[in-house]
Amino acid sequence: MIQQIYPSPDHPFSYELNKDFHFAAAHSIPHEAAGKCQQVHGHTYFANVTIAGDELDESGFLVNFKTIKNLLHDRFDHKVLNEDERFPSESGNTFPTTEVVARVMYEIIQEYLDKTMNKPTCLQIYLRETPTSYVIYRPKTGRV
Ligand SMILES: Nc1nc2c(c(=O)[nH]1)N=C([C@H](O)[C@H](O)COP(=O)(O)OP(=O)(O)OP(=O)(O)O)CN2
Ligand SMILES: [Zn+2]
Repeated sequence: MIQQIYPSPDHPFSYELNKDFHFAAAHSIPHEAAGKCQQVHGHTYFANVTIAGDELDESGFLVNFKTIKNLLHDRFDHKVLNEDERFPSESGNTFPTTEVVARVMYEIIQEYLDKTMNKPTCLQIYLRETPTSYVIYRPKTGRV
């Protein structure tokens, strides 16, 4: 069981939902600044997704916890991140660094939420890549 306190974003919504999950994935960072991380290697990533809103759907969910996990876990677990179309080796903005993986996770979730009836908002992705390294991605607040 994952039990951890995460930094919490300020927001005006009545409901806030958090989903924890983990996934194993391999990646390489194709830039000399990455040093040994230019070689393919693996991590067990720990993620926390924060979603908020004022309206529930017809089942009483802000969004189904399982849907959040499945959208990301099924896509990235036991995969080579560099082979995913979201991470082309074009520039630092698309290499599968922790920062970019966190942002892409946000994009995948928000694209789904935008199609739902109650349209909640993803406020934060917390992504831990190693025991000593993690990133928090928060979208600019124009959406809130
Ligand atoms: N800003 C970033 N820096 C680094 C990233 C990254 O995604 N964003 N990634 C890496 C490597 O992929 C590596 O897997 C993680 O690096 P690091 O935290 O240095 O891992 P270590 O276990 O070697 O760190 P310790 O300090 O020994 O715990 C590199 N940088
Ligand atoms: Zn790595």
